[in-house]
Amino acid sequence: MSRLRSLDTPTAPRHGRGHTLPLKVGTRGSPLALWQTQHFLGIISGFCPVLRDAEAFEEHVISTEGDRVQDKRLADIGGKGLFAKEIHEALLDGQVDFAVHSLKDLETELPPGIVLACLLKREDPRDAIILGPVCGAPDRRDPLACIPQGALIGTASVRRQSQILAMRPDLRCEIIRGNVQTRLGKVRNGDFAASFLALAGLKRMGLEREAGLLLDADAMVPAAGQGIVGVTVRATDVELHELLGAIEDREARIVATAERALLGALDGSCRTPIGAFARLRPDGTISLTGLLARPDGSYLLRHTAEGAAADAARLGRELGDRLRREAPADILA
Ligand SMILES: NCc1[nH]cc(CCC(=O)O)c1CC(=O)O
Repeated sequence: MSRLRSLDTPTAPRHGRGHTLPLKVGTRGSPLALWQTQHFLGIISGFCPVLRDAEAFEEHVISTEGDRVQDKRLADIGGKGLFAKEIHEALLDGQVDFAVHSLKDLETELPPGIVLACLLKREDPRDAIILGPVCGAPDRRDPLACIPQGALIGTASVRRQSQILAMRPDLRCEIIRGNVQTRLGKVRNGDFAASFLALAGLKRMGLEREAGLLLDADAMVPAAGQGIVGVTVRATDVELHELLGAIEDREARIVATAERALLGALDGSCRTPIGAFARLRPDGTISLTGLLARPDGSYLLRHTAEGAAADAARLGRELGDRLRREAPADILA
């Protein structure tokens, strides 16, 4: 059995026993989750020669509550981290050595003993609208006008619901669930006039052509971490933590830190529409936009703050605090 030697140095004892291969990777079983896991394994094995072997990894598909509950709005089953609990448990039990997540599905406060060791380069963070047969071709000057008056929009996201209803109060929103492919099918067969999907997921599935309309991040503020893949490990696993840290994308870490600090400061439930989107500029400053809204779109509060990349966490916290202070009492009740 070969060992993970890439980090064996004279100081090796601080890495603990060292891992033997295969490394066990935890993932959800949706096509998108499996794609993201393979993508990550490709990156890590490109960096670490000993992991290029076909048998270097063992994939463990873990079903989460979020995968099993297909009918209710996620908010109503009440959990944060609904897509990760079972995966965190497998990590802490030693059934897996690391786990690959969509960062936006990962709660801001991870359980004790688990750390986010690696973030991959962000895919396009925008939301796409999937247009069904009842929608006409979008017009450049007024793209949303192609959705018929009063049409039914499928979304399980109060963030998307609040923002689309603020732009088009005549529309109705109902819950659509299922993986990317299932949702596309429900729009195609007319269950919904249109729906939303993250462009990142569509691109990764080779389904970018299904994006009928792309919404600018200013018009539809994305979720914190949207488009970023994150990898968790046990906090005690210094060896894997260091290896993962070496391949992470610096920009993704900075923007995710700001966005997740904003989300954490608001401490909303998943019933609270919250958006958070940061950009890193060439001069090393970041611009962070936060959105807090009422689910019916009757109130939207949006602010943008700027600061140094090194202050990403503080910038996010302060902008979150500002949104909280300014919002009407019912929104974070
Ligand atoms: N909540 C489900 C989920 N988690 C991550 C993505 C897409 C990929 C990403 O945002 O990184 C999706 C689907 C969607 O929101 O359309």
